[in-house]
Amino acid sequence: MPAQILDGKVISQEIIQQVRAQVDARVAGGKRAPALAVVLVGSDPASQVYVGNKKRQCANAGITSIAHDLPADTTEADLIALVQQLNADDAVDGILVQLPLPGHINAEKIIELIDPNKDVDGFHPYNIGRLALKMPLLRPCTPRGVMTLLEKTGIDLVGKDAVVVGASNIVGRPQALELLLARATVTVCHSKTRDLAEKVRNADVVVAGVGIPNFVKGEWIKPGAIVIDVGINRLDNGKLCGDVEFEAASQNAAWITPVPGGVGLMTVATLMQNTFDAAVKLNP
Ligand SMILES: Nc1nc2c(c(=O)[nH]1)N[C@@H](CN(C=O)c1ccc(C(=O)N[C@@H](CCC(=O)O)C(=O)O)cc1)CN2
Ligand SMILES: [Mg+2]
Repeated sequence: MPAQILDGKVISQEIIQQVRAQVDARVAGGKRAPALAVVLVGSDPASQVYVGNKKRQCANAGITSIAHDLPADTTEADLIALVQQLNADDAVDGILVQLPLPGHINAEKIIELIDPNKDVDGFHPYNIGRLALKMPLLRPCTPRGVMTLLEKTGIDLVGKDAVVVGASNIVGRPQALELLLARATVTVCHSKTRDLAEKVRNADVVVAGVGIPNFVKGEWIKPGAIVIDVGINRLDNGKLCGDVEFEAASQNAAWITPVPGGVGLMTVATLMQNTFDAAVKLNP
């Protein structure tokens, strides 16, 4: 039997409606709507799509989005000044700086400058540290979105063997921390991992986030495994494809996320949750 689909479209909409209800209740109670500053530097086409989706879902969730579209030649000093201004602005609850940034800007420096209480991406070392110490506050959107997708589908992770393919700061590392928090046994694989196929073959749960189309082969997937594909790769024909061979993996897996329509949508929905959470914490 082919795998069942972990439906990011349906579950992300559920989350956004949930946030909408929370926002409406907050506004009915006399508070202003949560506000998210969305900072985009340059005109990378994929980033423009993602930022566009974020602004659209803000509108659906009742969150005010404040766009800061900056030219590609914006200096690091100018971006620092903007982040400092947003940190100090009481009308802003969340700050999102879309990645990647142009090469002349030090992304780590910018992330570290964001007030951790407004760090709705959850990338600040303070927030990653809290996640590592089992005291999460603002959690990175993609890994938290993956956990929500699994929870809402009723998939229990306790004691499962999970393999994360990719060790990036945005996906692999925080995903490993999230899975550990859910009491899975976690292996993180990266470019120097020996015999990746063997590692994946033993996994009950596979999360792929390497950014290489069809990198994880369908025949590696253990029968009955859960496959989470975080990759969003744009092919020359304009189509999107994940990091996992979808058709072949579907023959073995019990559950699988599609691309598009899977984790990407959960990332955006989780950003709405994080922005609401930040607003409540800043102004209870
Ligand atoms: N500041 C951040 N930058 C980046 C993050 C992040 O979480 N914060 N993650 C990725 C990209 N990402 C978020 O910005 C993202 C990826 C995918 C989607 C999405 O809507 N995907 C759709 C397809 C959209 C399309 O047509 O291309 C889907 O999967 O169905 C939204 C956001 C890097 N940067
Ligand atoms: Mg850089």
